[in-house]
Amino acid sequence: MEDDAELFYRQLPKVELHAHLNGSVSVATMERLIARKPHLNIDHSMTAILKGQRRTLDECFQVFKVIHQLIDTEEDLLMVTKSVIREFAEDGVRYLELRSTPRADSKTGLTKRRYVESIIEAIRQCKEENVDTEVRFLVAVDRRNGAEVAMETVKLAEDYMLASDGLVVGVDLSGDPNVGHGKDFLPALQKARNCGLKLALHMSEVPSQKEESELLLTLPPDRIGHGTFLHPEVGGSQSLVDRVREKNIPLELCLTSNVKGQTVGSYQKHHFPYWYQLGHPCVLCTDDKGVFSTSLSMEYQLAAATFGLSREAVWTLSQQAIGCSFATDAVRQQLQQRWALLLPEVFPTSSCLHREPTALQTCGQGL
Ligand SMILES: CC(C)=CCNc1ncnc2c1ncn2[C@@H]1O[C@H](COP(=O)(O)O)[C@@H](O)[C@H]1O
Ligand SMILES: [Zn+2]
Repeated sequence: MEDDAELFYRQLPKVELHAHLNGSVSVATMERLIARKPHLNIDHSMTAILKGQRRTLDECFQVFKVIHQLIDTEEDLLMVTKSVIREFAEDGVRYLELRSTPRADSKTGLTKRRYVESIIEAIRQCKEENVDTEVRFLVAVDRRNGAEVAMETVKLAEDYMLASDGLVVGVDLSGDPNVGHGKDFLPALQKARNCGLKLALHMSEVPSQKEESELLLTLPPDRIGHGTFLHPEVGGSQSLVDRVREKNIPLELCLTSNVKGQTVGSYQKHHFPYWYQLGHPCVLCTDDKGVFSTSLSMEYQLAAATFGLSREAVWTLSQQAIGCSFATDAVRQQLQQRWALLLPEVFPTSSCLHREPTALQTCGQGL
């Protein structure tokens, strides 16, 4: 049975800005895929990291290889995207930015264009079926594939930005942070920027990316994924922090992902409080809800429990995420109105409001 806290976090309207499509596939959907492809001999332990388990970053990236084998047709993509969107909506996510790396597969005839089109079609179908969340799509550049593919991917993103009625809004840079160097992707990312695509870049996910982060900040990105090793206490630098703050670049923070992927030693050691205390825009996200067996409600609950956030502070955090999205001003305004309407539902009686400021709130910038 759902307890009061779980209900609060699920009812809380939320914005998800950092979700990799193939990493977000639930166990239930995996079961359907596994049943469709029994010859692959894949079982659940190969597609998700359960509660209490951890893996090295390398092992985590192996998981994606397995998942990609299961999702290799247009039909799979349509089914998977629709299920992921529905699950986020059921978890109270009212605005969702999904990201995914276009893949081609000669065995099934899947092309990168059909890959993107299948995702756009799934978003459209969910809208027609009145699934209660507004969805946008970021086309992902996988660092592993090098500069040339990055440029092709950006061109694809540009085409679909113009041909998707505003559903494609940006480009992501992701993939194994130990592979490749950001400088190789600068021309492609610059091109994306120049044609009006927003940039959400994974940065400083591992300690060795300091120089790369300095370079990527010259673009600058519109949002930063993780930014785990930006600050001086963990080997980053004050100048990196200063630049991120000057440009007010929001951080997408994924607690469970970082702890399970072992780039952060424990929840208490996560960099969320470092940035939150500075009053810097921080958005809680799931990263890969399927792989890391989490949900956005769970991430909010985890952050609140670990860092002593009041329910009011949690509300403000979720509302502030609207302003960090890549939605148009009109959509942001609609979301703000939606939040205002939902406030009495989430806080039915004033006794539910926890008014004493926590240590973090007093340090924070009115959060
Ligand atoms: C392994 C680990 C700790 C993951 C969390 N941190 C991540 N860091 C960088 N890229 C990622 C991460 N999680 C997912 N991705 C990217 O998203 C892809 C899966 O989603 P998709 O196929 O693009 O739809 C992966 O192949 C990888 O390129
Ligand atoms: Zn990510």
